[in-house]
Amino acid sequence: LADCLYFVMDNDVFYRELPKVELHAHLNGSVSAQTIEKLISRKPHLNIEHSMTAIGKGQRRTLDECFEVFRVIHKLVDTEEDILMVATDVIKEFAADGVKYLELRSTPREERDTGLTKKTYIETVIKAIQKCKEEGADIDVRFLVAIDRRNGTEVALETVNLAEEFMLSSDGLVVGVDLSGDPTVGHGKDLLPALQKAKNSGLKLSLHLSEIPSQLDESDLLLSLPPDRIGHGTFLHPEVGGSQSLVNKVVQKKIPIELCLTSNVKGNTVPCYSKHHFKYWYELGHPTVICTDDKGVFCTDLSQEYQLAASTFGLSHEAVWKLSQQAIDCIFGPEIVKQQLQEKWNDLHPQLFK
Ligand SMILES: CNc1ncnc2c1ncn2[C@@H]1O[C@H](COP(=O)(O)O)[C@@H](O)[C@H]1O
Ligand SMILES: [Zn+2]
Repeated sequence: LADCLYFVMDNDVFYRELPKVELHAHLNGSVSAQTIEKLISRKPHLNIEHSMTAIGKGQRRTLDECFEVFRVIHKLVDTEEDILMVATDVIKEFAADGVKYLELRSTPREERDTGLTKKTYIETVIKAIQKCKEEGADIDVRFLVAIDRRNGTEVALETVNLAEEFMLSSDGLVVGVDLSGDPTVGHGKDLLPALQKAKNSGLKLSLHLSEIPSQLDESDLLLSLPPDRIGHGTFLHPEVGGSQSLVNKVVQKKIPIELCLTSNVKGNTVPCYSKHHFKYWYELGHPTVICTDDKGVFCTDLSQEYQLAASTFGLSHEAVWKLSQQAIDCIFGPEIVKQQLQEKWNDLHPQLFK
């Protein structure tokens, strides 16, 4: 029994010490329980309880209900001070979980919701990134400015213009644009011009694609850009109502897919861990990156997501290592950062496989 316990502990430590790359993390979905408590005590009048901002172990919600959770969190995070604290806490939590490179994404909200202009919103997140760097956190953080698909063409264009500005003025911190938001609202065709403009100006694109069924036309249209990475892609493959031609496009263009197991299970877009589309893409040998999506809302962290993938699909420690190392090739940061990360991985390898 002692041996057995030792093995479990050891296994846990492996995933925590595994150097990791996180490429799909929404800022306000990543707020931890501790930070939520701090926010609640700042705003007792809102009568918000932690149970309203997170989906616990064994619980599941519809995607609709998940978006209701974001509305609650947005009420709690609505000043410059809040955003700075939330971003700082989230970055430090990822660092403590062994994440060496993080691409954080967040949607600059309307001024009436935060009292901040979209520009100040972005500046505040950048300030948090710089602060963590100054304090010596062992993590390289970049920012993707998010477009909420619900807000349509004009807002998307405004967001892209800001992202372009910051790409040039943020010392390389702003590297791309994300398309997210409630997938049942709006259509990709209205956002295509903005996304095309972003791409032309050198911003990288990570797009939520086929997160729900019956979006074949939209996915086909958005794949024509093409995006630099895909978020979820849950319903792209034919076994779940997607199509072979969509899969072929993704494979031919070698577009990496960001996969978030717990998010999809708790948000009810996949029936269970073992039926997650990780299996489909992994067996194809396609570049896949394990991510958290919303570690606060879904009560997880990246170590746990790697561990879940490994235990569900029978991956050896070597296979898990390879998965985390291959994620380096999928980052939007520059080549020099990829090299630095490769070196870091090489330095840490003996420690994990002694
Ligand atoms: C669960 N699957 C998902 N699908 C689509 N969009 C999601 C999402 N999870 C989060 N977001 C997007 O991220 C926002 C919260 O973070 P920020 O305020 O931007 O930092 C949500 O309002 C939604 O637009
Ligand atoms: Zn997402």
